[in-house]
Amino acid sequence: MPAIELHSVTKRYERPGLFGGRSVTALHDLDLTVRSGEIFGFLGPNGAGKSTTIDILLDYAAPTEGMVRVLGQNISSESTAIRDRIGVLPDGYGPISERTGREHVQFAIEAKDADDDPDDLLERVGMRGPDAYPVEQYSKGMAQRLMLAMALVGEPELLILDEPSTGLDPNGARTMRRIVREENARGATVFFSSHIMEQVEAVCDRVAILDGGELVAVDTIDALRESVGTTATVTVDLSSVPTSAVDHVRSLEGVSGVKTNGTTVAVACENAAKASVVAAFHDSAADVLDVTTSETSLEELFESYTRGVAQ
Ligand SMILES: Nc1ncnc2c1ncn2[C@@H]1O[C@H](COP(=O)(O)OP(=O)(O)OP(=O)(O)O)[C@@H](O)[C@H]1O
Repeated sequence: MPAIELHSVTKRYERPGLFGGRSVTALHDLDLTVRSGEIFGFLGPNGAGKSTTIDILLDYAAPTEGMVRVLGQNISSESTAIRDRIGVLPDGYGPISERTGREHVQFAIEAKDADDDPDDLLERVGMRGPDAYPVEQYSKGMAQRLMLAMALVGEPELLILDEPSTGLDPNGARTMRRIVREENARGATVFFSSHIMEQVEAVCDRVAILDGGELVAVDTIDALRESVGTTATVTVDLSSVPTSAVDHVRSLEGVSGVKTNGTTVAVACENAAKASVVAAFHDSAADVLDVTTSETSLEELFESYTRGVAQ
């Protein structure tokens, strides 16, 4: 049973206007399956439709058309039962109250009828100590850690994390990644929306890239690298940059882009072309001072799949 299934989901928002409203299509005929047990990254530029998708998964918004199943159940008719089986870290909602963090976690435990120890959950997210004062005095990162602790209540089968790194310092981001892996090892499916590509690259088995309300890619990061055709960047530091060598490299088979910055040349190419790129610079009039190679980052893949503009 897939953890999440969206079939032909379209979402239109009606925007009222002075001279008649206009409708905005936030999601267009979306088909998406997240398998049980995977860590799935959900990416897209601003306005791509990520929050709309998450709102639909949680039944906070109804699709205009299409079918949505979460943990095998129909979200619109079974939303209460499903919510007990999932943990949600929402984007943009922090805890606001005079209660302490521990009281918040205790409340979440009671609401789910779970038997977690609130102190264990707070300790897992690195929140020892600051519990004596109300959450309205928390920093952004502390509030985010608390929301994560609340999402973990009841060992959920599915964790939906919307921009989980918001406000977290590097230690907090590392803790979050560790928890994602631990939860996944326990058997939970993790659906992870983020703009921070390093986070996604570090933990996700597969990613989907949404752009303008449509899916433009769904695959493992390695498979996306293959399909974009650019699998490496070769960076060469030279004593000078001979134009003829750069032109020659640009014309080599498997080279998709050459960028020069001072005396450093970065060449985007297929793995098979790396050796001929390096050889071409060694054969040139310049001295090769240093050579480094790296795989195409998720950020570069994201750039090649999306239009880079907010919708
Ligand atoms: N309540 C709403 N009423 C009208 N239009 C909306 C509403 N919510 C979202 N939209 C529009 O739907 C589109 C998708 O927005 P959504 O918030 O889902 O994108 P997103 O991918 O989450 O963006 P971001 O990364 O900026 O959070 C945008 O064009 C947005 O303006």
